[in-house]
Amino acid sequence: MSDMTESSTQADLLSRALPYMQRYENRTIVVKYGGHAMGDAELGRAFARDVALLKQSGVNPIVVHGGGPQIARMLSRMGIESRFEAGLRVTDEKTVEIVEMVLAGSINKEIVAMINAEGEWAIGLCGKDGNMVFAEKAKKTVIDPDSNIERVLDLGFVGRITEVDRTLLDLLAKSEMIPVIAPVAPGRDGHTYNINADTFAGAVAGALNATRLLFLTDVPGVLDGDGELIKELSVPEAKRLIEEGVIAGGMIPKVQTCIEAIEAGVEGVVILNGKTAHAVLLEIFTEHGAGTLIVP
Ligand SMILES: Nc1ncnc2c1ncn2[C@@H]1O[C@H](COP(=O)(O)OP(=O)(O)O)[C@@H](O)[C@H]1O
Ligand SMILES: CC(=O)N[C@@H](CCC(=O)OP(=O)(O)O)C(=O)O
Repeated sequence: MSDMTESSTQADLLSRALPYMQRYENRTIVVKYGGHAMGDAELGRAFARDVALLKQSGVNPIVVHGGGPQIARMLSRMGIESRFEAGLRVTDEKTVEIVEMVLAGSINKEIVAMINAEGEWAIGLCGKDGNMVFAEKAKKTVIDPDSNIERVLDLGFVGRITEVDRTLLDLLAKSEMIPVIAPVAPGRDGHTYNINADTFAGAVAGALNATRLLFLTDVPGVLDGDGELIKELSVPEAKRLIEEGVIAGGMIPKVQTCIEAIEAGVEGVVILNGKTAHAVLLEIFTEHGAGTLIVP
């Protein structure tokens, strides 16, 4: 491409993106970067560039990340088995130590470094930093589909968020810093809790009245029984798909979080494919976003 053509293409792109940049100026966009969306270096750089570009465009991006597959790999290296109930990792004392090491340690710093390599100032945090998030032991029950009897699950140190203090995040929003947050939080009981990253992102987005909450995962969005993408999903439809088992595994906490985030006043929640390069920019700065938009 000649220099002339290239610069006119860029100008064209910029003029099309400009109204969206203005729409989101000073608005908070929480991006949940799932463990399954990570792993590819080139895609990681594209993600970091997108986050950097949001900040440079005057948006207030906040990254909340997961790391389920990375935790599983470390647990298996240590000879500890992973077990899930209702999409949540059963977390005993040894497991929560590894979870904190992997999430608030290696993964968090990797994402911070990727964003910094794009010329920005990312800062790695978890719920413990600045007394940002507090949790308590999650109390979960499931209904056995065969007997219809309710069963109480003991998930160990899996947390339910009880408080989000936005003081630190408000300070960072006024600064050059981009927060990158790992879903680990302390309890008032002195324990450390492992919180599903989707749930954590939803609670942060809710507390900040975020304009957008984006879930980057490894599938194009919520898929129907035939594996086709559902472009728009209402809250009652989503609840039905969970009951019918069409939405399963890790997609359950994701969709439940979308529902809660909408109920908490987040304007728009989208589940999209983090394995598509520049998924964030395409969603925010173009007319037709990809993925599944959850609506009331
Ligand atoms: N109806 C559905 N539509 C899309 N994905 C689904 C559905 N039901 C279950 N899933 C599973 O949920 C996974 C995404 O959740 P999860 O593994 O927790 O991702 P992440 O690590 O990105 O948070 C998908 O890879 C898919 O295997
Ligand atoms: C309680 C619980 O399940 N916590 C998750 C936290 C990480 C996470 O949610 O990572 P993804 O977003 O990559 O799935 C876990 O231990 O895997």
